[in-house]
Amino acid sequence: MRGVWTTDRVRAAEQRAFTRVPESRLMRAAAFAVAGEVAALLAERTGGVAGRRVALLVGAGNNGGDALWAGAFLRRRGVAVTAVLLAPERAHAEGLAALRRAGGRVGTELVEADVVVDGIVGLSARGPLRPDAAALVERVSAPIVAVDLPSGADPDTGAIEGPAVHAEVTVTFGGRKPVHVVGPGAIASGWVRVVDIGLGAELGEPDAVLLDRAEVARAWPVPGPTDDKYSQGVTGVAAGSATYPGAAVLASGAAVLATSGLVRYAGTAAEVVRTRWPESVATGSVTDAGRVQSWVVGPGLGTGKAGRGVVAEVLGAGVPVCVDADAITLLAADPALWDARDPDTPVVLTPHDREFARIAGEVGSDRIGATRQAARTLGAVVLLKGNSTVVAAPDGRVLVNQARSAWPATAGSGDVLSGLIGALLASGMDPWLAAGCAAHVHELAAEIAADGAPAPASHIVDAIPAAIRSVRAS
Ligand SMILES: NC(=O)C1=CN([C@@H]2O[C@H](COP(=O)(O)OP(=O)(O)OC[C@H]3O[C@@H](n4cnc5c(N)ncnc54)[C@H](O)[C@@H]3O)[C@@H](O)[C@H]2O)[C@@H](O)CC1
Ligand SMILES: [K+]
Repeated sequence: MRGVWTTDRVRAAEQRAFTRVPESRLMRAAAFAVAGEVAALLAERTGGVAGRRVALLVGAGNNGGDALWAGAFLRRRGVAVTAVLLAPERAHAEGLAALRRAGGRVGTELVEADVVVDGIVGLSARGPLRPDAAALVERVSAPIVAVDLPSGADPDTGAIEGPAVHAEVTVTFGGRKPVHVVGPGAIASGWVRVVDIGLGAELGEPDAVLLDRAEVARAWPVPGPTDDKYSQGVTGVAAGSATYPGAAVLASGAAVLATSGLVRYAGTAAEVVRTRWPESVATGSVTDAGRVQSWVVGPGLGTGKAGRGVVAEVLGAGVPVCVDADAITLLAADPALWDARDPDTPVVLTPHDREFARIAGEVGSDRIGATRQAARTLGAVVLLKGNSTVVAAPDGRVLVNQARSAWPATAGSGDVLSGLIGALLASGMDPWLAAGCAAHVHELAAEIAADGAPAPASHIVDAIPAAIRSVRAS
């Protein structure tokens, strides 16, 4: 798992590192990596490095110092470097001297460049870019390499509440920060390159993790020689209604394709589900469904009395439950329903922002913090949907699944996700990991289904086997 660390943790690691390595050496290591990335981008975009032009946007702190040193290194490769100082009297003195010694130019006006380096602000950034920096950034048309993070994005939340840099590449040090993986900041970061400048060993346990494809592959249940249709777990799907039979088909289909365990559907869309997924066992009610090892409840269920009864029944079944869509709305409107559940029943809630607001208050700008808090308060795994999906467990663990595309954002897509989660829960997987693995495969299936053109949720279901195959081949 790749880690994500908040700025407090990075600062503490820096302090520990300084006892071994002088700060100036760390800065030069950071700057050297930035210079390498700028050179690579120059070569890619212009076919060469020597003789190309680079502008450095330099703020008042060490982030600007990194940019200035990077400029000095680029000079050695024959690049024409101009530093644009936002606060000339406070620019990093050593970095400025190094750039000047190397033959770099220094000014306060933006110049024509093939690549621009954003050293305006780094870990100490608070709030959006100030007007002078914003005016400068607005005039940049060349691709930008951001030092540590795209200036204007909040390092700890990825929130962007005003003008900000939108980088092609971000070079960050030691480990990812929240800005690189969640919120608009993750998009503004562009391609994120992590370089270990000697901080890695000092960082300790991460605040959040990103699941690697290989980890998803290891966790995903596939049948072994002694397995049968029951040993992978039986998933119960309580979804759909006369108005929304499609949700039942999508959630059941996802569960059917996710593992080789059995799927039992319970609800008013039994006929439709049976026709589309003949391998499932479809009945009219949860009571008639028989034994299952997990329930998926909510998609297309409706928020009326019948739906409420279904939610109450599955929450009392003593097996893990994935609670989605209408079931979240029902729980939010009727806390007694939630309070009545057996607190030992593992629950995965899968809200989008509006559903989250109903059950746990407004998400706000700190998506990781809000999800972690909701998981603690509710005593359930909470999966907050978004371009980056955040999954928090009641014990404080957080994982982030970063989407590489926006293709999953289509009607019925959430129904598919809940079916995947349900199937993994039935297999006995840890609910937090189950939600994370399901999010990963869901997103990949959406990408495969789309293949460059919008794809409906039923095609996402159809692409689940290809997504699992691709994950397992990694
Ligand atoms: N401390 C270390 O060990 C290392 C730090 N490094 C660099 O140092 C950076 C952190 O440096 P600093 O703590 O000096 O702080 P920054 O460079 O992040 O910010 C410094 C100054 O920027 C200004 N500022 C804050 N918010 C702003 C905004 N919204 N718009 C415009 N200006 C704003 C403030 O005047 C602040 O003092 C890291 O991001 C990284 O790039 C690297 O050199 C690696 C080593
Ligand atoms: K920056």
